[in-house]
Amino acid sequence: MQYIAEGMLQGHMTYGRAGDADMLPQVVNTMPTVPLLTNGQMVDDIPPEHHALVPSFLGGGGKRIHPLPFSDPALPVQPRSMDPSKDLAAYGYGSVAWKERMENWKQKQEKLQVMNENGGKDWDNDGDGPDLPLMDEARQPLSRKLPVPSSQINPYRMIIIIRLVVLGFFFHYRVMHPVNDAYALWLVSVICEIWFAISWILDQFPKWLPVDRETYLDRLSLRYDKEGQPSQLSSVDIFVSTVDPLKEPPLVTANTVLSILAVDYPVDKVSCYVSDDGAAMLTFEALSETSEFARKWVPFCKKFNIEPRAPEFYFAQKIDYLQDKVLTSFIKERRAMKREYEEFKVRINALVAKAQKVPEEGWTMQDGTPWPGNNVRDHPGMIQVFLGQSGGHDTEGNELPRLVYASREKRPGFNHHKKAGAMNALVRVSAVLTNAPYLLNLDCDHYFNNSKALKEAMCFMMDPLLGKKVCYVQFPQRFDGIDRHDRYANRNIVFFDINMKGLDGIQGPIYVGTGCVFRRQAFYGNDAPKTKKPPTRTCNCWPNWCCCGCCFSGRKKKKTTKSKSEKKQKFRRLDSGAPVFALEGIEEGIEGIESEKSTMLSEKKLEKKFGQSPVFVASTLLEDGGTLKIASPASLLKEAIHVISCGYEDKTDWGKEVGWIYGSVTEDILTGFKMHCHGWRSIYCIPDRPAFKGSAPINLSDRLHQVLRWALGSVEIFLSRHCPLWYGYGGGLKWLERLSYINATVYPWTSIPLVAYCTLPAVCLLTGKFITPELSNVASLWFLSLFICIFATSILEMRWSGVGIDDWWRNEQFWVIGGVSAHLFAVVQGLLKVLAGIDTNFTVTSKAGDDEDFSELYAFKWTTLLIPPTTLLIINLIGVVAGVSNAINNGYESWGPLFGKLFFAFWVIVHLYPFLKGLLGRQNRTPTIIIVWSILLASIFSLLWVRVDPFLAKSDGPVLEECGLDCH
Ligand SMILES: O=c1ccn([C@@H]2O[C@H](COP(=O)(O)OP(=O)(O)O[C@H]3O[C@H](CO)[C@@H](O)[C@H](O)[C@H]3O)[C@@H](O)[C@H]2O)c(=O)[nH]1
Ligand SMILES: [Mn+2]
Repeated sequence: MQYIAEGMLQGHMTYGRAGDADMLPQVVNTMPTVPLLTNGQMVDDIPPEHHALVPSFLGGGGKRIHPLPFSDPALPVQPRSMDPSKDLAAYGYGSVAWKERMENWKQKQEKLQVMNENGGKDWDNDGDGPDLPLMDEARQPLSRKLPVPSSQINPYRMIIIIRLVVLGFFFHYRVMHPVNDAYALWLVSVICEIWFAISWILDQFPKWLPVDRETYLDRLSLRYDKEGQPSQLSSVDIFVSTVDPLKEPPLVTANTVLSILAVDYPVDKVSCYVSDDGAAMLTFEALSETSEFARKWVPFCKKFNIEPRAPEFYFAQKIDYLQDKVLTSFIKERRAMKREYEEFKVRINALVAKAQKVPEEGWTMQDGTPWPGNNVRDHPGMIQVFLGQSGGHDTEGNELPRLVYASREKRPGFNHHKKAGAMNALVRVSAVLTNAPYLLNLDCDHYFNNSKALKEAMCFMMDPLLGKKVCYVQFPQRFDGIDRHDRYANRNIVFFDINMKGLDGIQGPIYVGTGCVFRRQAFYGNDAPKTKKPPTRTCNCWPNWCCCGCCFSGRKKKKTTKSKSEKKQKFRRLDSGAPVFALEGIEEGIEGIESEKSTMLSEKKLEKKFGQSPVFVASTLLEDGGTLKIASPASLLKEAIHVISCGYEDKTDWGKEVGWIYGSVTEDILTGFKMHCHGWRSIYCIPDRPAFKGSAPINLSDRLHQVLRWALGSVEIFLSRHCPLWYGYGGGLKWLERLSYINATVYPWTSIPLVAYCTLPAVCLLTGKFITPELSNVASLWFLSLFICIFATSILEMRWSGVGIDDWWRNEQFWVIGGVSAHLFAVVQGLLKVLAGIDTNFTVTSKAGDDEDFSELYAFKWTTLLIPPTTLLIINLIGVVAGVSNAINNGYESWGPLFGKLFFAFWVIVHLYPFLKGLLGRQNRTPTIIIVWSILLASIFSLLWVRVDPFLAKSDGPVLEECGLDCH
């Protein structure tokens, strides 16, 4: 084991490079420039002027490549000026005349917006109104909303209404015509059908107003990113979450990080924070390697403008060398880079191999001290800054984005709140270190497939007219490495291309956990800005307690009668033309207190809300981001360690009102929901080239477990105080948006009627009874019209969305498969959690490494989740056999009634077909345990029907003759 630890050490020594020292003459530290790993105790030792003294486990001098982050007097992070005139300069034109024109234009825009709002319209009825076409290119809107053509959407809406009406008649018939000799059968089926109808309504109506969007990146650069001038684009802090290096291979994370570092955005405005919830030395070492490789990779990407900028996926694509455009220099450099990447991979894989067996005494760092994260459940917080301004230069001498490793403190007895907790820790660390006004969060497997994705998001966020109300810009999740037929509907196309577009027309897409650019302020529990008013007072002061106070008193004097919502906005921070943020939560309990006291009070309240970190609390008041210049790097790092400590969130609003919201394993839905309740709107952005790509579990068991976790999260929300049925009335949540959140949280419950409904055809076939009485002509008309309507809505939906029939059908199938397995278990587990307090854990989905050929697709893992669908399949198959053989025996007349039942049974079997394929696997072998269990359950059920037969009237003849099992 000592050998392994030393091997690790060796690894580092060998790739320490001599050349780097010459490459980076500008590294001015006199202290050995080694990685700076800090945890609580270490940071205490930093003399403020010699922060480079921080001991590193990589040993002195081994690496000369990680200059310290905050050692340069030209600080990487600079506070944004609060001076309004400076803000104007943000438009990139300095002259006075320009300023005036700009001011005029802004006023005009504001007027226009007020007009729009008075007209009761949504803010994003784009500003290209009648008097605006005169504007020049740079002042035109950065994006445009494209409604679906009315020729496509109107027939769709019409058929929805018709379907609703037909449904009414259908239920009228169903309820009024019970089946006398199989009352229970009829009752169960009608209840199920009513539930299905309700869930259809929940799913359907949020799709009433789908929109597409178009962005204008060229206008964005004209406005904020003119060549030859310092870029005025806003900074972005990018979060990557990882937890288990075995399930989430370091190479996958490395590719994500590389794609971030190479993103097409001003380097000084990008910082990448990696959260390691597994406190794994492997992740840390891999990241260190990655930061090294980035020095070569990033300039290569930028020089040749390649896509995607994750090397694994870039080199996996074929390029056509015969194309005349391909430069010989490019071919040469590409080949060299490919070799470099292969070497990089070898190094990463060597680290992984070494990490397989943990030495008995745990991992040891190079200086002999144990790795602080040896006990995953009990370790201090750790922060390491790789790259960064004063030394993070690439091989061409250009700056690189900051790269920060953070592993929050873990102690037994604390609830860590899984991914949500990890994200909140990063929100605070990044606020202390860089405080960019925007955040992007990515799962460790979701890399930038489109290096312009950040700019796409900025087309919405930085639009002076449209952006202020936007809490986040969500990109669709797209995937690599999924089998061609997408057997288990991993790509979720229907959700991403139909439902989310629909929501975008209402209040915005729901947040799906990754690939989402946020406004930092939206995490601080603030309401969305309401109407825009000219600023009454400007703040240049720092810190802002006083500002809050004076703005507060200023407002208070002017207005005496206030609407309820306005009362909530007592504390305001105003600056040039910026929105007015209400610091919600502060107002409670101090309704009548006058302004003088409020300064002190607000300070207290803010600490109660955000926790005991003056630096963090102060940062929350900086809408435009930026950090304090006066703080020394060492003290900032110390503060960063403080804000990721276990107890930090105690008795604060973190996870309740602030940050990612706790209480559900699908923290994403909950977090987005809260923001929408605060009146924010979100944007769905689908660039032509998919912005991010990730991996998905492609074998049946992993997929079902993923779906189980999602459904469980929804059940948790449904049973919590945040249930969208009851929560957040009177806030800013629009009712159609609410409907879709209700849909997103109640859908697992549909599994109960679904299982019942899938059992019915088998019961019908075995008992010879049916869920309806014999149909009259009128009745059959209603049945038929309903089928036609269902068919027509689907067709029209596919037409406006561009979703193919195969994707649509997969989605239907998986709705049934997931419904009768994962969703059902989720409901049970969710109830257990609420009733018995058994906590649920976050089972991380394994991400495919670099092994291909879909071996995973056929991998079979036994899981209890497989039992219900297998049972349903078997009893329906038995039913079909029984029914048919019965009809053969009973002659011609019995085929008529049989048809309905067979159709019903086929409906179930066809939906479960991908499941059946997954069950059989590649070798066409199903583990005996499944067969045994399922046959057991199926025969128990069949026998039960034969013996008890609750759906048959008691007066009926001998059961055996009817069941069809005992064919004479
Ligand atoms: O304690 C934890 C558990 C998970 N994660 C991270 O959470 C992410 C998502 O996990 P994954 O297993 O890939 O879940 P998926 O089902 O693929 O993820 C979808 O669903 C999740 C909600 O269940 C969202 O959080 C994800 O963003 C979304 O992609 C990964 O980066 C993990 O590293 C942590 O950081 N800490
Ligand atoms: Mn994932």
